[in-house]
Amino acid sequence: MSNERVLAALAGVIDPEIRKPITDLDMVAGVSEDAAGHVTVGIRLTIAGCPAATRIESDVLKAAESVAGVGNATVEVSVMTREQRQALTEKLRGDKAVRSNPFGPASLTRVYAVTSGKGGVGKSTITANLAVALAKRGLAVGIIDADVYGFSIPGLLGLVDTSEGGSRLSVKPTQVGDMILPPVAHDVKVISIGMFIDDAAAAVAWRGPMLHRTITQFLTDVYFGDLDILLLDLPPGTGDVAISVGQLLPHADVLVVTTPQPAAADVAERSGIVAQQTGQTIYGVIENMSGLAQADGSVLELFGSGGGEEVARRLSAGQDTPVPLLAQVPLSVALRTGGDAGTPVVLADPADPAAIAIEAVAAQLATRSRGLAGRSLGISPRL
Ligand SMILES: Nc1ncnc2c1ncn2[C@@H]1O[C@H](COP(=O)(O)OP(=O)(O)OP(=O)(O)O)[C@@H](O)[C@H]1O
Repeated sequence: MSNERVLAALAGVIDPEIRKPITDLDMVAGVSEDAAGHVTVGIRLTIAGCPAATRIESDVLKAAESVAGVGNATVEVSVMTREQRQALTEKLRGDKAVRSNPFGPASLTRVYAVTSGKGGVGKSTITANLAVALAKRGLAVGIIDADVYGFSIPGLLGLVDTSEGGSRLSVKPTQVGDMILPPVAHDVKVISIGMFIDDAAAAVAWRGPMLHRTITQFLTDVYFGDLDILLLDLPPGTGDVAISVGQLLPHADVLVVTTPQPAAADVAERSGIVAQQTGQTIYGVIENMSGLAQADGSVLELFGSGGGEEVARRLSAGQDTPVPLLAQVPLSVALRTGGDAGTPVVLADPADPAAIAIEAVAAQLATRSRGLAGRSLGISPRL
């Protein structure tokens, strides 16, 4: 009987959305072998029309047929019952209370909120590239795109329907019961306000309480699994989302993105100050759209110079630890085209100076651990 060997091989099949072996997710309904030695594997998908169905089916077939002596196998696909789905979501949530925020102060995940004063300074482009650069280093990374006015993360990571006649809208996340599975791009788990909007052109006119509920739901109902790093792409400025994130994730560190333009420093500083007021620490400033090296060796400073240094200097006054300027990411055609194509420059053209500058920030973030300060150790003294 090859059933046990087939089961062992199936343990190597990973659900592309949940990122765990299908054997741990109770997705294998059974393995049988008839008198002629033909093997049939039954699998249960989480939901009907699961977008990962074709991939799971072909990976299961490949795994089963890789077992010596199996030859051609058959895969029979069914869908979990409501009870099985419920059991799966409970298993995934583990011992954590249902619908609690897994990124609270006790969490081992490092949370970074990426903010900017003005729009269009490249905050989302930097967030997407940083996430991919961190994932390339083997870290488990997630992004919450909370930029309600410019949810561009799905496009920057290629999570759009680009098929002929496709809508160019964000792909939709799979929902298993009350659990939302974030789509994965370039090894990064992504959830975006854009994934819940049917008309890309629709103006997002949400007010504070609605935004707060959405961010809360992203934190509690999206299954990110164990993340090393969670990045939040906030809308520019000092609005409701920044305040909600400050309340929900007061231990988050903040990355402020600004351009070199000295005039932009004032607004960038204000967005940092809001973060500091909600108890968050500014981890550093990233200057984007810095000087572009020319063929003759000169540097074209389209947006001036000095803005990043200035914002870092001013924000340092508001906290105990000085705020460093982490990087100056130059203007870059490759950075822009990588974003347009959904393949971030750190993957598409890692030798580009903008990719190198972003990689340097990723290297710094990757080596920080959450530390134990302020966290409950889950033990109580014996009296
Ligand atoms: N260093 C750079 N060189 C060239 N183009 C860049 C650079 N950084 C960003 N861009 C381009 O600038 C535009 C704005 O970038 P992006 O959408 O990331 O900004 P943003 O700050 O997130 O904007 P918003 O918050 O208003 O949505 C994009 O077209 C992007 O490709």
